[in-house]
Amino acid sequence: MLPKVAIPLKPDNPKSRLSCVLSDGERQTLLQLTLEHVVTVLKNAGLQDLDLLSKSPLPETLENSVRISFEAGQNGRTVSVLTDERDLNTALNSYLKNSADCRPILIVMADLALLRPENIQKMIEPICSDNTNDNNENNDNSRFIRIAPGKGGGTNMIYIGAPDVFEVKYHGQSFKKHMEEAKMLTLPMEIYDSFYASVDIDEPDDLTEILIHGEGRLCDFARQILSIQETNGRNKFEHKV
Ligand SMILES: Nc1nc2c(ncn2[C@@H]2O[C@H](COP(=O)(O)OP(=O)(O)OP(=O)(O)O)[C@@H](O)[C@H]2O)c(=O)[nH]1
Ligand SMILES: C[C@H](OP(=O)(O)O)C(=O)O
Repeated sequence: MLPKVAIPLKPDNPKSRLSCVLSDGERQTLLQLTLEHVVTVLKNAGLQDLDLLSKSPLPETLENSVRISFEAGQNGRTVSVLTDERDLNTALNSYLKNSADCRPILIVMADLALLRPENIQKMIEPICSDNTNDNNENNDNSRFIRIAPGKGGGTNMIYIGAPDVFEVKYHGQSFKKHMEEAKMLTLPMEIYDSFYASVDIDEPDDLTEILIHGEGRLCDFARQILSIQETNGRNKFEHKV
C-alpha cells in the first residue's frame, strides 16, 4: 500500500541556524526551493497523497509552489494543508493518531536538498524478511519502521507502518530515539543508509553540499551565495556575506 506523505513545515523564521549567513528573505527562498525539490522527487517516485503539516498558516505562494511541483490534481494526486501550532512532536503525533485509515505514513523533512526518487522508492519498499522481528506482537510485517538518518543524529525520513502506535521523538538524537521506539513496540525495523538522503540543510557548511551535488534552481541559489576560493591548489567554499 502506498503511504501518505507528511512534510512538517515551519514557514516563520525558517532555517534559523543559517541566519548568520543568509538574510530572512534568502532563508525563505531556501525553504521554498528545497520544498519544491522534495515534492518533485516525491511525485517522480510515484507517491499520490501529500499532507503539509504547517506550524503557522502556510503562505499562499508556498502552497501554490507545492501544488505546481507535485502536479496536484493530475493522476489522482492530492495535497492537503493542515495547520497545527503545537511543537513538532505534538503536532506530528496527533497527526499520526488521527490517520483513521491506518495507512502507512512517510514523514519527509522539507530540507533534503539532495533527495532522489530512488531514495523514496527504497524507503517504501517491503521490509527484507531478515530484518523482521520474531517478537513482533502484531505478527504483521507491513507494520514496519524504516529510518533514513540525518547527519548528526537526526531523522530525515521515517516510514511508519504502524501510525496508530508509533510516536515520533524529533530533536536531540532522534535517530536513536526512533530506533528505541520501534524496539519497544516490537515492530520490524530497518535503517536506510544513503548519502543523498542524509544531507539536510541546517548549518552553513551544508550549503556547500548543494553546490557540489545539487541540481537546478537549488544549485543556482547556492552559486549565488557561495564563492569558491582556491588555496594551495585546493578549492574551498566561502560564504559571500
Ligand atoms: N509543523 C512543524 N514543522 C516544523 C517545526 N520545526 C521544524 N519544522 C519542520 O521540520 C523539518 C526539520 O526542521 P529543522 O531543521 O529542525 O528546523 P528548521 O526550521 O528547518 O531550521 P532551524 O530553524 O534552523 O531549526 C523542516 O521541514 C521544518 O520546516 C515545528 O515546530 N512544527
Ligand atoms: C527535527 C530534527 O532535525 P535536525 O535538528 O536534525 O535538523 C531531527 O531530525 O530530529
